[in-house]
Amino acid sequence: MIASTLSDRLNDKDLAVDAALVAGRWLKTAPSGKTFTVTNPSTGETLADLPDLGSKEADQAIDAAYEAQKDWAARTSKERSAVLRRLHDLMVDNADDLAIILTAEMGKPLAEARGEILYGASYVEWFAEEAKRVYGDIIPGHQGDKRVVVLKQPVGVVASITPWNFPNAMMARKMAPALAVGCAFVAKPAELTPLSALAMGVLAERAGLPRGLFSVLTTTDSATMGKTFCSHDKVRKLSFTGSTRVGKILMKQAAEQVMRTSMELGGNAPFIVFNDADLDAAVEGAMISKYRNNGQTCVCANRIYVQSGVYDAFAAKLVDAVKALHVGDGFEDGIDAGPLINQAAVEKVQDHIADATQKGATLAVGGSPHQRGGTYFEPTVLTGVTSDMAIAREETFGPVAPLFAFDGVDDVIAKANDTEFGLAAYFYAKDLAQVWRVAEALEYGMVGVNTGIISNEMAPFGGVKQSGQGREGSKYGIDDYLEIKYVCLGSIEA
Ligand SMILES: NC(=O)c1ccc[n+]([C@@H]2O[C@H](COP(=O)([O-])OP(=O)(O)OC[C@H]3O[C@@H](n4cnc5c(N)ncnc54)[C@H](O)[C@@H]3O)[C@@H](O)[C@H]2O)c1
Ligand SMILES: O=C[C@H](O)CS(=O)(=O)O
Repeated sequence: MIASTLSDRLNDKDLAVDAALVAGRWLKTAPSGKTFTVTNPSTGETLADLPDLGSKEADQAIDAAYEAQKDWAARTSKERSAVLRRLHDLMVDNADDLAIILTAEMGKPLAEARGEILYGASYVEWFAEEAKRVYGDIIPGHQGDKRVVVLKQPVGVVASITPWNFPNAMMARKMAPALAVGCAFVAKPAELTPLSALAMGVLAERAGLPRGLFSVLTTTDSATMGKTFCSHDKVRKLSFTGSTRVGKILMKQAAEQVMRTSMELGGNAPFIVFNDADLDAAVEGAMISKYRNNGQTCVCANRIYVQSGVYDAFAAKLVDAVKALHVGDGFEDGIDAGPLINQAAVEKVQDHIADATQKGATLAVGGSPHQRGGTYFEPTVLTGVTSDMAIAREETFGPVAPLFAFDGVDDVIAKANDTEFGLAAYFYAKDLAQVWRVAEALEYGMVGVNTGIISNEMAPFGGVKQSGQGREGSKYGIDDYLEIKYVCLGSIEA
């Protein structure tokens, strides 16, 4: 079932699917008969009832992927590139409908949802191009009759598990490089937001992807699906985006058969404002870094450090900007922030605020559930925050900006690095020598300097420490889906 409140909004109603894509077939009913509902976080209404699949369906999808991958890998890179290019064009042509589906199931404002669709499509376009540039090597032989050849070949069947906060882009930036090099792709989207992935299944068929090469498995039993992926001898790689907690579980499971993994995990981004920063630019950067997707973003500013010379001025400017944010249903015009994904997210935000204020922080603006009710929450700024507070160590994943004061550069670098996470970091400064020193000293996979938004398909996205392994996007991202084979040719007599 697809609710009419969703389907009536769509130009192409076939993009909202109440079936899973399993081994080239659309499965409306799980063999177990089990179903689960997808709800709109803005209204609580049911959007769809989907089949709640298990390990048997995962096995079917993997077996089909294994067979389809052989022919797919045998196609030329130009042929694979053409299919990906068609998928990109279909995503762009249907961006409005894909955005509606995304806003309905995840809650982000429609403009942000459309931006995510185009962002996801940019990875498909990028790897449609990169598909044709997977080069090997010819290495001078170590002996007169030897020739050393390096081939790059697709890793094989890729299993993917992705989160709810960017339900299109997080899957797109995995499936694009995987398909580009000749892999098969078996996806398990978040149970909270599976409709966006299913819509991609519809477009993939229209683009000409071979049957069985791409499956989308819907389930509430992610643990079983993950174990099935990690233990299946035809799965060669697991690509995961989500929390560090779950990433660790999956890495342990994948280790059983030494399966390759890519891990895009949690973050705790520092956002540092130095005395010489352009304060208006810093406020603009803090706003987009912190409140994009209502703070439900892995790379959002989680700790804002402001040097003492500009602390009060920055805090005042930030509070004014936060007060101007409009909170509401993602389908309404002029909305900057939708609801949080669920009540658990609201409770985590409240816990962080309560802990901080009990330990001495001051509530400068916001701090309570929004008057709209449900899972809406007031955009919040805390001042006087210190490193002993939970908000300094844990990923808030909500619209709370905690401001820490600092004096010396070495002090703030030490504080910024004092976390097990290492995904993104940001700072605003003008002195060039200091910019280089701080950028080199921050222990993060990505550093934004005088900008609060760094994500794009041409750059290597990924983290260090417990924020993950591997990179997505850029010329580096394709390596995660390739195996290097060395061929030594002998007896080549002069
Ligand atoms: N580094 C990145 O690129 C990136 C991007 C987006 C989100 N994230 C992180 O994801 C988290 C928020 O997303 P979330 O709440 O969906 O994370 P999550 O880890 O709870 O869930 C992510 C996915 O894993 C599945 N899952 C849950 N338990 C599992 C298990 N035991 N075995 C297999 N799969 C399991 C979920 O169903 C979902 O599909 C945050 O920590 C955020 O920082 C990171
Ligand atoms: O949540 C983390 C995603 O990677 C978001 S984005 O890539 O920065 O848009």
